[in-house]
Amino acid sequence: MQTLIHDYIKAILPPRPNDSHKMTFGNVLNIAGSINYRGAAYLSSISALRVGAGYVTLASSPIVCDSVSALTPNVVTLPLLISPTEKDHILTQPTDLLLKQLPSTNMQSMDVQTIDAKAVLQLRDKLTQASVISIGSGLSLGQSTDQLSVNAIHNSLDNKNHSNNHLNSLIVPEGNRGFFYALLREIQTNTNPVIFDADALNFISGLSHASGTMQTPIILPKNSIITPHPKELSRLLNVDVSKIQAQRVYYANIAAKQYKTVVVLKGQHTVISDGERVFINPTGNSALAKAGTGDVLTGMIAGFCAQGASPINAACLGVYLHGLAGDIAAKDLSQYSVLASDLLNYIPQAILKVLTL
Ligand SMILES: NC(=O)C1=CN([C@@H]2O[C@H](COP(=O)(O)OP(=O)(O)OC[C@H]3O[C@@H](n4cnc5c(N)ncnc54)[C@H](O)[C@@H]3O)[C@@H](O)[C@H]2O)[C@@H](O)CC1
Ligand SMILES: Nc1ncnc2c1ncn2[C@@H]1O[C@H](COP(=O)(O)OP(=O)(O)O)[C@@H](O)[C@H]1O
Repeated sequence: MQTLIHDYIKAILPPRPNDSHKMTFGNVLNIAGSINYRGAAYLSSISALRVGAGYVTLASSPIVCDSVSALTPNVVTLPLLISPTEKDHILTQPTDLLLKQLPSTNMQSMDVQTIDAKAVLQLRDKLTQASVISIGSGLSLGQSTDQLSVNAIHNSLDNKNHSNNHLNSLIVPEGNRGFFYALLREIQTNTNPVIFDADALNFISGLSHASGTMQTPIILPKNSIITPHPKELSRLLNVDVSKIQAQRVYYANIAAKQYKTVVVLKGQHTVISDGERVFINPTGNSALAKAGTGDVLTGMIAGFCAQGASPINAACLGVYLHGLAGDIAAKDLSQYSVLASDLLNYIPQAILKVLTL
């Protein structure tokens, strides 16, 4: 077990050769955001650029892509195919008509701009060409309770040869879940790094439980990273949060071995494990306990992967510098007042601090 230190982080920072162009520093495919979580798509995309990625493409529903484009000119967007639903139709009606319908309309279930499972076909080339894929920040997966047979998704895709047959018999709810399931199948044999965050992790937990295969969980792509907070790890391992918090290193290791992945168990003193090596992060403070900071972290890890860092090194770089950015930001703004979006502006100072010490 090793505590991360400045010198180590400096040593593993990816080089920045002069003889370079944007693709030298990799392209991130960020599949993130949904109608209520557009901020997550923004934060996870910009943070990847802030740590040095050459190119970031945000793939999401058209409304998320439009919102992010309105906020920044720096992110390339790829609007994905959406499933037309009656609920979408409701929202496009004139307000007075909508109000008349409200008594019979469940606002909670308004599932607008759900990404269609066939959007995976739109992404197929990009999924193999990207230097790194990040999936899940704000990609809401729990909006619909409709049921959809996985075979229906399977049949709607063309006849790519898929492994992992036990996934075929599962029933998964519709909504972005259908899209995510199709995506997971598509990337199973990928060798470029894939980072799973937030709702992607909750979906993977659901699959593991549904298939009754907690001992032989679903197969993640070879070079994957998962970034659970304690509650998300609790769902993945089916272990109480209190137990996880009492033995953070132990459970991060268990998850790394079980899912054959690099695990970033977030929280004070984030634990990073690949099942053999374990790193503990000393940076960060309560300023980071604010909505959206996890999305910033995912983007930072993706940005370092894009520049060629190994998954474990990218995780160490992202976690350490994310915490350091929070420490510097708190000195200027107080631990009370730092916003996730402020953190983006303190990443440069964190990198400079590591470079100059
Ligand atoms: N601006 C945005 O668009 C934001 C989008 N976000 C996205 O929102 C989605 C859902 O995030 P939510 O925050 O609603 O759901 P979470 O899964 O983060 O939280 C759900 C439950 O987990 C518990 N929990 C969270 N962190 C914990 C910890 N460290 N220890 C113990 N229990 C913990 C919470 O108390 C809550 O009961 C994610 O996809 C995320 O990426 C959030 O990051 C917030 C900001
Ligand atoms: N008290 C704390 N000290 C240090 N880091 C913290 C603290 N609270 C939260 N963090 C960090 O902030 C981030 C929160 O991520 P997450 O829980 O996914 O939030 P969100 O989903 O709102 O973005 C993680 O990187 C976590 O390690």
